[in-house]
Amino acid sequence: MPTDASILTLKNVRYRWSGRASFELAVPNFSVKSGETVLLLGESGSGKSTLLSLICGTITAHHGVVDVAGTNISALSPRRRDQFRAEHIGLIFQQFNLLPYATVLDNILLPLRFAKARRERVPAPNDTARQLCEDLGLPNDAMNASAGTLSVGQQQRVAAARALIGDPPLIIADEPTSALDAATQTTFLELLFEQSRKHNTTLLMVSHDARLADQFDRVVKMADIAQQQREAL
Ligand SMILES: Nc1ncnc2c1ncn2[C@@H]1O[C@H](COP(=O)(O)OP(=O)(O)OP(=O)(O)O)[C@@H](O)[C@H]1O
Repeated sequence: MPTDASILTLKNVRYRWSGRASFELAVPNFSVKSGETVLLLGESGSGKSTLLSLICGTITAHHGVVDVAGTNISALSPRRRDQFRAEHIGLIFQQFNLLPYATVLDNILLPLRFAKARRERVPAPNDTARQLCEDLGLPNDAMNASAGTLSVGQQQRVAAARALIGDPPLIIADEPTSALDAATQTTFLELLFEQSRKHNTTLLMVSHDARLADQFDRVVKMADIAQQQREAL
């Protein structure tokens, strides 16, 4: 259930990629309420992944404020930013980023290694991981399998369990369903929503696919929140 409090606020943010053709993204004002599910739609090259990287703190704004759970992450040192991300943000990527030779269990527990407060919210990590697997429809014997031996749809569920463990307040998902067929996409999203609600997590998901819109509390178009500028150097 969305509340009035914002979990994420961007104000007067500007970021420029330099290179052969420079690209500048400006986001004057964008916020997401705690508990909201938001779909961010935009064309290829409109800066969606750049925006998510700013929110995750893997890149830092050249101007403005990126506030996540009450902290301006642009002002943190690189080390504190990495730690902050591990504590507060669950990440699901298009390519899942699982460790293929590690077991499903180890993949799910990975974020807890780098995040003390998140780890303390999970007193029985193996049981919690097992419960998440069950809730996400993974077979019982999957826990000890190497992640790389699972199907694409199953790997995506492992990535979701890894993002959800320890109840981070914000889940960021970058095109998480693009590698799945339509039926698996729908099931995956239903499970992700169900789990986000159960854990009271905010979900910000990026996609090209406007057909997903009905399933979210709010749909935001990149063109409505951001200006892009491209210059050939
Ligand atoms: N690592 C990088 N180095 C230099 N420029 C980059 C980098 N990543 C992105 N850009 C620039 O930012 C622009 C926007 O890229 P971004 O990946 O944010 O868009 P997107 O909306 O997520 O696209 P897509 O839907 O195709 O993934 C690119 O066209 C490119 O010019």
